[in-house]
Amino acid sequence: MSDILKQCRDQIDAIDEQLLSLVNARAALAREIGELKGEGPIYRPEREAQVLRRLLEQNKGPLSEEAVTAIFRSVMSNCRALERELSVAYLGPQGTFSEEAANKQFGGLSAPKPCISIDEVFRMVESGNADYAVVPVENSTEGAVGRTLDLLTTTSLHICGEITLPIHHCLLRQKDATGEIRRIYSHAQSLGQCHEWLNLNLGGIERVSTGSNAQAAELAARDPFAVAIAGKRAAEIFDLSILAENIEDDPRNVTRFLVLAQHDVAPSGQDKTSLLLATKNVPGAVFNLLAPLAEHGVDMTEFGSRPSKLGIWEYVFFVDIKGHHQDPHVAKALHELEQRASLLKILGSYPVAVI
Ligand SMILES: C=C(O[C@@H]1C=C(C(=O)O)C=C[C@H]1O)C(=O)O
Repeated sequence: MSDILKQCRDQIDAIDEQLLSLVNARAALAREIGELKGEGPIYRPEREAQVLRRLLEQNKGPLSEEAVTAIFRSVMSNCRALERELSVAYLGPQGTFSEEAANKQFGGLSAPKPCISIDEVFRMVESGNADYAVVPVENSTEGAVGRTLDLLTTTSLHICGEITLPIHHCLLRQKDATGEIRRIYSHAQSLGQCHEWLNLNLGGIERVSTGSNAQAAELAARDPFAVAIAGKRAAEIFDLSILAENIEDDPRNVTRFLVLAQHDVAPSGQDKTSLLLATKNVPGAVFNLLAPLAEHGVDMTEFGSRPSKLGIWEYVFFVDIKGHHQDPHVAKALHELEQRASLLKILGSYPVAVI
């Protein structure tokens, strides 16, 4: 070994010793905080967002922002686990993008609860069988996830976080299969996100929609005439070969997920609030309904509608605004909005996703 290599490794060993005692000192403090919190929630998304934002401001590299957040999310996850283990429900099985999103947000999952449907994910937390739920809410190519929006209208859960996850799809197949391809399995959302690529490369082959991408990979692993569209992680889990990578039509393809819990979240300084609104079906109603937002300088970041299911051509509106419902200008705007709306439900205020 060259002298320089040895010197560098000796320095790394010395730094590792310092890191070890520092992370243990941090963990001891987190455990103490856990005792101070008593019966309150262990997981504080607003505090974790503040920790990450502060570190990103100070980061001088060479580690990237993604690397720094991944490292510190894992550190916080391990500190949190000393307070109490948290269970997280998401759309399974193993290998889904929901699992990846949950992993990203919580810095690893100590008690994962994969569920067979989005309905089941909500139910797990509503019934107290899991602490948190992670559900997809919209994709940049395919738009809203209708089932999640419908369940948000009736749930008692609060949105306590958002996660943005870049989505890259692969075409997967059994490792030794060579014959013709007769079927393409994937979740309907993913088939939509790869629509153009499929028309161009596998046009005319039957597309079969499945409950999740991971389920598609599992089916393809048993069927020599099938391929699946899923992520790289599913290829590893089901031992499939990757025939093509990044087959999504838009390379910026990203899915936004929500974190749901039975508790509310305090302001982090950079928050979003999601609202469910309804109004009478008369000319100018939506314009009038939203006027208090403009009057109090509240930015609207998202506006979507969904059939209300109470009458034909009746809609409810999903609106995201900047700020926390406790911020004074937001509180004023919401108070006025409530006077005008036939329905106002604050779905939750939560920290804006940290990369
Ligand atoms: C230590 C705490 O508990 C948890 C762990 C955190 C951390 O490791 O920094 C931050 C917030 C909480 O999710 C705390 O509330 O400060």
